Amino acid sequence: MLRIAVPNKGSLSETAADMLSEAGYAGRRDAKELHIIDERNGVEFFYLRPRDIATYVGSGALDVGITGRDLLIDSGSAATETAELEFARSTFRFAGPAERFSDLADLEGVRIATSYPILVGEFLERHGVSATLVTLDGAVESAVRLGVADAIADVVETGTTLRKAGLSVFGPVILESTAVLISSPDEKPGTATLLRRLQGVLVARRYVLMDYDVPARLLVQATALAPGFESPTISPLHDPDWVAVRVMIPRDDTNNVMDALYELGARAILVTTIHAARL
Ligand SMILES: Nc1ncnc2c1ncn2[C@@H]1O[C@H](COP(=O)(O)OP(=O)(O)OP(=O)(O)O)[C@@H](O)[C@H]1O
Ligand SMILES: O=P(O)(O)OC[C@H]1O[C@H](OP(=O)(O)OP(=O)(O)O)[C@H](O)[C@@H]1O
Ligand SMILES: [Mg+2]
Repeated sequence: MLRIAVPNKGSLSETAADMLSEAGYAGRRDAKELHIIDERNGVEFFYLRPRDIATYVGSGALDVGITGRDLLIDSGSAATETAELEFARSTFRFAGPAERFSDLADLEGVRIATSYPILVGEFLERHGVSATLVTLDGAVESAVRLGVADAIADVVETGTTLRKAGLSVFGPVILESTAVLISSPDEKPGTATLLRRLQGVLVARRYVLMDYDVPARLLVQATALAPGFESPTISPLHDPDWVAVRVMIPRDDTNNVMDALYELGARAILVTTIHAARL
């Protein structure tokens, strides 16, 4: 049975559980459950702190897991990143009072608060900066105001938390992070199926199906507007001058493509969501 680690709390947990559910797996009924067996799919789920997931998977105690790339790197674990899961996107940045910090060199000899000491320590070492790291559990943005550090290194998404703390980002981007699927060093059978299912969920979220009718003489122009994933499906209609087209298009392009097809002469343009996919 494939043993899968899933975040039990924090900003990864809800979307991770939703993705697994959309991929056809069982989920836990209440937030206190730490382990469930999904007999039908031949997998076991362990609900763990996102920070610990790379440790379990890297040691081989569990086979695969969902966590953040930043947490994977900071764990120093032997687990490897198998796929990006396209949620919990964030950047990892240095921040401090704007009047004191403007580039990386300003960090020489100062105190930097972070919850990611390995990630930050390795970055500073690579860039030849020597600073003192102050390791905190969270809410590191308060560390400067409270005097335990001069600058911070933390997750930034909208920048709201930094702004409220009177801090500004500076220096290079330390890391672009996202939720990832990670695997133990010796890949277990069943990992490929899980990955294919999760990729199916990503496709179903990213694309929609578009059907339309178009005069056959405009088919080349129409399919140029929406070429589809591989190749559009073209079906004959009772009226020999018209054809029906079915094509996958990126969800974000839906209305622009509909407008362009309508202007070209396509009619009966219908859009449906994709429930599941294997490409
Ligand atoms: N505001 C955010 N936007 C996007 N991703 C975030 C945000 N905060 C944290 N993350 C990402 O979520 C992952 C999990 O972080 P973490 O375990 O700290 O969860 P959390 O949501 O911060 O929960 P908590 O701090 O309450 O334990 C990390 O990969 C991190 O990059
Ligand atoms: O740029 P923003 O959109 O403001 O998001 C970034 C903030 O979100 C996370 O905090 P979280 O709520 O997880 O608290 P924590 O610092 O205690 O982990 C992260 O640690 C930052 O503080
Ligand atoms: Mg947090």
